[in-house]
Amino acid sequence: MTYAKEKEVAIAAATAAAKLCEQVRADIPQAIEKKDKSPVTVADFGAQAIICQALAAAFPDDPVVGEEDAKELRKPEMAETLTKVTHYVQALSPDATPEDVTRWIDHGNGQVSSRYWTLDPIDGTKGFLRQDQYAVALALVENGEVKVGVLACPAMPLDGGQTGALYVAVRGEGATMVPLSGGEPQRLQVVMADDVANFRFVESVEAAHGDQSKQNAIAQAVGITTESFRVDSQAKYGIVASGKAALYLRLPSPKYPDYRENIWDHAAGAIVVEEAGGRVSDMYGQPLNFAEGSKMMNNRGIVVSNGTIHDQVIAALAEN
Ligand SMILES: Nc1ncnc2c1ncn2[C@@H]1O[C@H](COP(=O)(O)OS(=O)(=O)O)[C@@H](OP(=O)(O)O)[C@H]1O
Ligand SMILES: [Mg+2]
Repeated sequence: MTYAKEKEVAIAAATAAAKLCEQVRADIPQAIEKKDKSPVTVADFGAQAIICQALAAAFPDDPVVGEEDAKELRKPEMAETLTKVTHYVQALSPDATPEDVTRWIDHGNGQVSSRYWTLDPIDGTKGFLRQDQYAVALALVENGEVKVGVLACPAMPLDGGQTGALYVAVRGEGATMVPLSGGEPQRLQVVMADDVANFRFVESVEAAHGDQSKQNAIAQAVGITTESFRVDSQAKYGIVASGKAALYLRLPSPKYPDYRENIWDHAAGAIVVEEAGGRVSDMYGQPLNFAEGSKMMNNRGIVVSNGTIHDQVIAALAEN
């Protein structure tokens, strides 16, 4: 199976969604608070609508497991917000009505099954609001294995001065980066052990999404002496896949010991790093489980590496 159509549809949908997000960001979006107190914006809803519209048309039988739902948007007090979302969606899909928009968002509330897509329309919403890094993350999973992953990172600085990266991976075919503004795909390769300048580690901007003191201790234990750099969203996976860091650590926050990771926060990034030659596991070295449900109940913490240091990182975690 080559996944040629899946790859093409995913690239087009994520690129369109990234365009919508950048348009919203240029207009300075307001944060809306979700029930779990995390922020959401009209761009999160619009990006999920645009991507689900494309997936429903191309692969009508595939469920989509996405982060957002339209329940709140349908409430009368949210009418103005829904109008705004529809306005941004219409820039890409001129005939879209508010009913279409909520229906497309609903399409993203499917269940994990033997073949499904998982979508984070804006990963790193806090970074998005800060005018910093964020990612549109879309992945196809079959029998628990990620087969296709696309990560659009509109704020990623590129060598040569451009901004905006699209990371793409298909299982067994390698990973590439294409500038979001267009151009030739460049093959991605994780950092080699002798590349001292890039032997760094990345972690979340939000301290509450990890355990920064332990993350630092583990990085030091495997010989990374420079300070971490902090980046929002799955852009961190893109950075490791591009050989600009050797390690991304996300260890359970002492403040939220019961937190479980969402599949859409990792599926697309994980295949991009693996296909660039790296490794991804939980903090015990276990593979990430994309087969059970939207939360990875049996995984704790995330370790993403260039591969050469992976076992050493897992050993250091077992000792600390
Ligand atoms: N307590 C806790 N622990 C770990 N992870 C958490 C936690 N709370 C939230 N989240 C999820 O983190 C997603 C944001 O990713 P990052 O932490 O990499 O980016 S950031 O630093 O928050 O910008 C963010 O994704 P989005 O909601 O899509 O932005 C959340 O799903
Ligand atoms: Mg997310």
